[in-house]
Amino acid sequence: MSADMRELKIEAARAALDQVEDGMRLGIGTGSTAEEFVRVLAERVAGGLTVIGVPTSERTAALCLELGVPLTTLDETPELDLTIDGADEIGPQLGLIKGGGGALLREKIVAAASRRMIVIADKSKLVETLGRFPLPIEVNSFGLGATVRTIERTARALGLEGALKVRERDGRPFVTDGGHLIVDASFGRIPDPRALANALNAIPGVVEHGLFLDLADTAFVAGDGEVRTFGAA
Ligand SMILES: O=C(CO)[C@H](O)[C@H](O)COP(=O)(O)O
Repeated sequence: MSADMRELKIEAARAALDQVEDGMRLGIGTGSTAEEFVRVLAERVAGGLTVIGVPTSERTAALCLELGVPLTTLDETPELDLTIDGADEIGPQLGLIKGGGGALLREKIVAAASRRMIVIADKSKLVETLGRFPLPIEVNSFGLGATVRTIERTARALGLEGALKVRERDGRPFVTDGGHLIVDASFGRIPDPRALANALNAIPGVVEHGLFLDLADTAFVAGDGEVRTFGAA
């Protein structure tokens, strides 16, 4: 990642940090932008800010522990004040594609348990129509072949064509923190994300998908020397 790109992520992370208040229960996202948030948050915690966080992945948990950000779980703390997370795409009405880092299931559970969700990103994540980024779909490994066929059929019925690929890492299937697989769906354009989300939710082998609709309240998007606010300020 270029130094400029990293700087944009830090700017967006700082804008989100301004929304964090003493005593808050936070959901803490996954990915390179969310990690910049963890770093700026950790500095504030070292300076005396009291917060507690629920990490959305083992990777985020490890970074929080390393940097001294106190953690809890959704079992101990089932209601959160604010989640801060990155995104792969930010579309109209703050509809998102997430899951590029493979953490979409925990990310969605944590976001849904939060009163407010803030998305942080650099401007490359803004799109007019979701779908250029392959949609991550988390599936149970049991019946993988049948589930992929059903996803394909379901997508085609909605007019969506494109390759479905089981995600790999180092030549092996990528396994999520929850022990599932990810199918990346290269639809190119998803003109009706809600119809697709509903259809995917109805497929038994689909555990969750990366369409985050009606979850994000605010996005802080850095670029061109400013951080723009989308949604509720
Ligand atoms: O959804 C995610 C992880 O599952 C990330 O938020 C998304 O992939 C963005 O990552 P980055 O900030 O590294 O671009």
